[in-house]
Amino acid sequence: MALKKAGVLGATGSVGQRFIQLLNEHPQFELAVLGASSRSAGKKYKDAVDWKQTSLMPLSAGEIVVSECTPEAFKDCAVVFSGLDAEYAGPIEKAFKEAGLVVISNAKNYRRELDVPLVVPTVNSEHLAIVEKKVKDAAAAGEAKPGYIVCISNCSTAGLVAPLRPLVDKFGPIELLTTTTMQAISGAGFSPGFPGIDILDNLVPYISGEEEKIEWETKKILGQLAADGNSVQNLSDDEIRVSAQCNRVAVSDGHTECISIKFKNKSPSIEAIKQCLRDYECEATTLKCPSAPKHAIHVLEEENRPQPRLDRDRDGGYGVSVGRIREDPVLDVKMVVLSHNTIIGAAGSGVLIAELLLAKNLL
Ligand SMILES: NC(=O)C1=CN([C@@H]2O[C@H](COP(=O)(O)OP(=O)(O)OC[C@H]3O[C@@H](n4cnc5c(N)ncnc54)[C@H](OP(=O)(O)O)[C@@H]3O)[C@@H](O)[C@H]2O)C=CC1
Ligand SMILES: N[C@@H](CC(=O)OP(=O)(O)O)C(=O)O
Repeated sequence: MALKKAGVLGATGSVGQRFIQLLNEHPQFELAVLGASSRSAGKKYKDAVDWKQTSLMPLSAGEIVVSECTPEAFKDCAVVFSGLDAEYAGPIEKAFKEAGLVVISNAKNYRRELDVPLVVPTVNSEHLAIVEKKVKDAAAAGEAKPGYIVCISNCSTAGLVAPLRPLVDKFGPIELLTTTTMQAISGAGFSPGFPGIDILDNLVPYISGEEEKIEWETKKILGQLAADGNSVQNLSDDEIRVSAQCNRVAVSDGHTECISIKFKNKSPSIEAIKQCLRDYECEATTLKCPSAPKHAIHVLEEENRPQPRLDRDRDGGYGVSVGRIREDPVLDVKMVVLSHNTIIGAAGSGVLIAELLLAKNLL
C-alpha cells in the first residue's frame, strides 16, 4: 500500500517532537510537511527545533523546511496531526478543516464541540462513528470528502479513563471518582518549558485548568453516541461525580494518578477487577493497527509499582499500567494508574487514531 502523506503542526514542541519520532518509518504514513510559528518557518527542521527526545532526531525529518501553518502548505496531506499551542490552534485548525483536511488535534480548543469526537483510541474508538457519518453523508449527497477534526483528550484524562472503560462495561456505572495526579514536566510543553528551579527538590500543587478538564472530559469520553449518530451524550453530573487534584512533579515523562472509585452497583471483588482489566482488548488491537498495544492495560502485582521511569514505556508507551489495586475504606476500590503523557496521552493517541481512521476507510 502506498504511504499516506502526513503533516505535523506545532512540530517543534513537546508533542510535535513525539509525533516526528512515532511517524519515523511508520508503515502507513510518510512525514511530508512540518509547520510551526513564523519564528521557525523557512528554517530546516534541525535548525528550528531544540530536540529533547532521548532517541536521535530522524535524519530525514531534520532536512524538511518548516512551513507556515497554512492549509495550502499541507494540501497534499491525507492527515494533519496538531501539537499546536492552544492559544493559536483554534483558527488554524478551523481553517484546515474548512479546506477539506483531516486534523487530529492535541489542543483543547474543539474538545467540547458536539460534532467533534474526543477520543482516547484504546478507550472510545467507537466515537469515531461521528466522523464516519459525516463522510458517508457527504458521499451519499455526491459531495467531496469533508474535512473534519478529531480531538485527543487531556493527557491525565487519557490515563484515568483507560481502566474505567472496561470496568464500566463489565460492572456497570461508576458513581463517584477521585483522582490525584502527579504529572511530568514534559506535559507543560517546551516553549518555554517548566523552569528547573521551580521543580527540583519540589512539587507544585497546581496546573492551570487541568482539574476542570479531567472532570469534564471524563464525562464525554465515557458517554454513549447519541441516537442520531451526530454527537455524544455526555454522562451527567448525576450519573458520575468526578473530583481531580493535580500536581506537577520532577519526572520527565509519565503521569501517575492515585484514583478511587465507587460503583453504583455492588462492588466487584478485587480479583474480578484485576481479571476484567487483564482481559480488556481495545478495537485498535483487534483491527491490528500497527501501533496498537498488545495490552492496552497492564495489571502490575508488585507492591511498589507502577513507577514512571520503569513502567511508562510498556507497549511502546501505548499501554497504561495499573497497580496497587485494593479496597478503599471510603469508596469501593483504589488503584495507581501510570500513562505516558506524550504517547498515549498525546502524540501516540493521534497516530493510533489515524491508524483507526485508515482501517475504517476514512482517510
Ligand atoms: N505536552 C503534553 O503532554 C500534552 C500537550 N497537549 C497539548 O498539545 C499542544 C502542544 O503542547 P506542547 O507540545 O506541550 O507545547 P509546546 O509549547 O512544546 O509547543 C508548541 C508548538 O506550537 C507552535 N506555535 C507557537 N505559536 C505558534 C503560532 N503563532 N503559530 C503556529 N505555531 C505556533 C510552536 O512553534 P515554535 O517552536 O515555532 O514556537 C511549537 O511547535 C497544546 O495545545 C497542549 O495543551 C495535550 C496533551 C498532552
Ligand atoms: N496540562 C497537561 C498537558 C496539556 O497541555 O493538556 P491539555 O491539552 O489538556 O491542555 C499537563 O500539564 O501535563
